[in-house]
Amino acid sequence: MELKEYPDAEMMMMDIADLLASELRTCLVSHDHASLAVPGGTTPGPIFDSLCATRLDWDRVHVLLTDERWVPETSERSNTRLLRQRLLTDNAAAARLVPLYADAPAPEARLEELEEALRPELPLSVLLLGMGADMHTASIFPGADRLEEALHGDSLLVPMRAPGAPEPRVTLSAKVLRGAMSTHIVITGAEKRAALDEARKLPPEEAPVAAVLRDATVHWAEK
Ligand SMILES: O=C1O[C@H](COP(=O)(O)O)[C@@H](O)[C@H](O)[C@H]1O
Repeated sequence: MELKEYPDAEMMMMDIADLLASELRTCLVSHDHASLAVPGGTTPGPIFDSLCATRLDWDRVHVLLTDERWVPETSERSNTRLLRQRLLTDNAAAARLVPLYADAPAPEARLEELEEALRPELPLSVLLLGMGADMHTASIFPGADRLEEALHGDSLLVPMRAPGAPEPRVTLSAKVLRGAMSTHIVITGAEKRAALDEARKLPPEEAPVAAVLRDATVHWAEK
């Protein structure tokens, strides 16, 4: 794992956006398309604000989430909603969205078709992950009902229910995350920094982010 510490979060978010854009450009030199997986939640919005304005062959970029909360896009909790509002806009409006949600009461009902849409995007060209203070990444939560499958199984996409998650989720599995050509994790604040330091000493069953740390660059700013 490489740890990059930044003097402030604003600078960090712009640097990460530049880095992701540069990795996508490099990938597009030798591939007809590049896949970019990004987190939802409260942290990545400023990265999306910068990245969407970048000049890039966005029509050859396929964007997907690392995980989704099983709620429609009308919900403030929808990660897809965040993507549409802050990443798939401006220059990046030309990118293709690979969905992780489809209308149904529970993820199991649509899992197969979502997995089929995901398969051609693998291995992920560029992966950006977030992390919760409870050391979950994507929606691989400690104490989740299908943690074992998400960490050690062969599935690409895993439905998840967890004490720390108010709604059902779908998440890319650790197998998919670990297969990415390039992995970045973005975290802010002292609490998440302490969680990261703790995760480095724990097994993924207790600290799911540990499953992806080895090959990741972690970007951290206090505030
Ligand atoms: O629920 C989620 O949580 C993590 C961390 O979110 P944050 O709000 O603490 O930045 C996020 O990476 C994940 O995509 C999201 O669904």
